[in-house]
Amino acid sequence: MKLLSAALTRTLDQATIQAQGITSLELMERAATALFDWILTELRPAYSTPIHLFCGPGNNGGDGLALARLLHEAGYAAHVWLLPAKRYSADFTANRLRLPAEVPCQELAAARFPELPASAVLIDALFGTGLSRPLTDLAAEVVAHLNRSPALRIAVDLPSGLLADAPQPPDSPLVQAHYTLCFELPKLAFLLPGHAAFVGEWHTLQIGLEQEVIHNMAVDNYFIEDNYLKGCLPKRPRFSHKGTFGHALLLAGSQGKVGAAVLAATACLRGGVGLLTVRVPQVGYAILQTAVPEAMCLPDSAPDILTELPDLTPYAAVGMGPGLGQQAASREVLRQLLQTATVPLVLDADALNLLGANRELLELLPPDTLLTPHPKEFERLVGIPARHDYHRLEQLRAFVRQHRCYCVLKDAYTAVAAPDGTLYFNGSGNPGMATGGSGDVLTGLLLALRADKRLSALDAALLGVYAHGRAGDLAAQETGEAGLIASDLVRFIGPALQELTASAPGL
Ligand SMILES: NC(=O)C1=CN([C@@H]2O[C@H](COP(=O)(O)OP(=O)(O)OC[C@H]3O[C@@H](n4cnc5c(N)ncnc54)[C@H](O)[C@@H]3O)[C@@H](O)[C@H]2O)[C@@H](O)CC1
Ligand SMILES: Nc1ncnc2c1ncn2[C@@H]1O[C@H](COP(=O)(O)OP(=O)(O)O)[C@@H](O)[C@H]1O
Ligand SMILES: [K+]
Repeated sequence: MKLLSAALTRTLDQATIQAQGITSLELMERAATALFDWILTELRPAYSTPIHLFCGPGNNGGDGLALARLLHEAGYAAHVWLLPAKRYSADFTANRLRLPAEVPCQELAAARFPELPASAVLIDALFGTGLSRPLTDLAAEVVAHLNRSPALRIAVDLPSGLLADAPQPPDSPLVQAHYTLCFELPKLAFLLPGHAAFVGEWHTLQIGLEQEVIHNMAVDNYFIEDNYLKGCLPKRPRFSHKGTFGHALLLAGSQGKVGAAVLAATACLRGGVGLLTVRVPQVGYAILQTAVPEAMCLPDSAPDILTELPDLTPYAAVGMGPGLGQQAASREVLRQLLQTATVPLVLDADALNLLGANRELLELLPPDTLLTPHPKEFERLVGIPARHDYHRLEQLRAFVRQHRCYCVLKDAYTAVAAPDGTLYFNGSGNPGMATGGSGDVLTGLLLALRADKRLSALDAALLGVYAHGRAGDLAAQETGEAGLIASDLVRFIGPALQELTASAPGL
């Protein structure tokens, strides 16, 4: 699904109103009804639970007022608190007038903040996408008051104070929501690590915005949700043979880090590769042949690190990096690989660190190379620390455009960047995957998908990243998050890929 800027969100509202022949007030009613339904089905508050709604002067406040009316009509104990302002939006005013007189409704003032006990539910409808600058004065004091309360905080559309798609000064007042309920599509701000403590758990509520208009909007950020890639992995043809799915070469492992090679190799095999050859130093030979009998092993002549690039002729794709180490001899193997490879490359871990430490090597990256850094590796690659999360995304776009490569920036919402600068944020995965070796598994899986000539570079990257997270979600159902280890991910790659496989026969 697309991630819309605040400006495009407003355009979409207007277009929906026109196309469907409804008023903006009716659209607001849909939004309030969706909030009401979610609160009733997910929170199931008791009729006696005090529900305090904090309403700002714009349409976010209007949503809050309409919700207060619906709650009251259903018998719940709604209390409205208004943030005084010079001007109020028309739909705010309309809903203020529609609020039944029995609903307590007071203006907030510095000396008059309500008691907010743990048993209460707080609805933050102060500001949404119309926020134009950081909150100050009374609004900032209200936010601090809400954040001090032990009660459950639910933000409407956005936690108040948070901009939907742009950075804000550090330490700006922001509501710390437990839940954020937004309309139709998530916001870019929800996917950035620095906002996790404010956004909490987010959900999108459908309010019937015009899909046709969304379809025609040009954006450069997408969110990969559950159904997006279903059927994108071609079914294996009945008469396929191991050559159909490519022969991959993996260059990995060094003294003390042969496990990384084992994890990447098993993930590559579970990713459906036809044949796999692994280049490890001597120290890894017996380990690999024992732990991964399905893979062929081509040991380096050196005892503990990689020093020689094998002949690349037989291979459909090459992966390099897991457990590699950063010795000069291994750097020269990387240089030779970049200079001679004519097939897709997947570079991870120490291959990326070597690129960062020897930036002239970046000029040798063959087009469409796939790099899989975590944020620290990415910082080493670009050489300049990101000032904030949005700056990192700009660095990412600039990097892929400059090097004509694909870059998977790994995080809770991993971003796959395509050479044109489009970003695809991945929604699968869980914190159980924050465990050593998870990245090695991703490298192996991506290597398998890049060796499969039926897939484009972009599809391979998106399928691999999504399936890796999905494998993590399936594994966590069995192991729990804390108990999840990287080899559990490997076990669930098959089921995760199966979910994405086309039902029609492949050719
Ligand atoms: N499709 C959608 O997403 C829908 C959105 N609706 C709601 O409409 C909201 C957007 O409404 P608005 O555009 O009226 O915007 P807001 O309600 O977010 O706020 C705009 C008001 O706040 C003032 N303001 C902005 N920054 C301020 C600051 N730092 N300090 C003090 N005042 C400030 C503005 O002058 C304006 O009066 C959404 O967030 C959502 O809650 C729904 O009503 C209908 C459907
Ligand atoms: N909180 C999280 N939610 C979702 N995915 C996560 C989370 N933490 C880590 N991951 C995923 O786990 C992998 C970790 O990779 P990496 O940091 O390279 O690990 P390692 O170097 O130990 O193999 C990445 O794919 C990342 O997206
Ligand atoms: K809000």
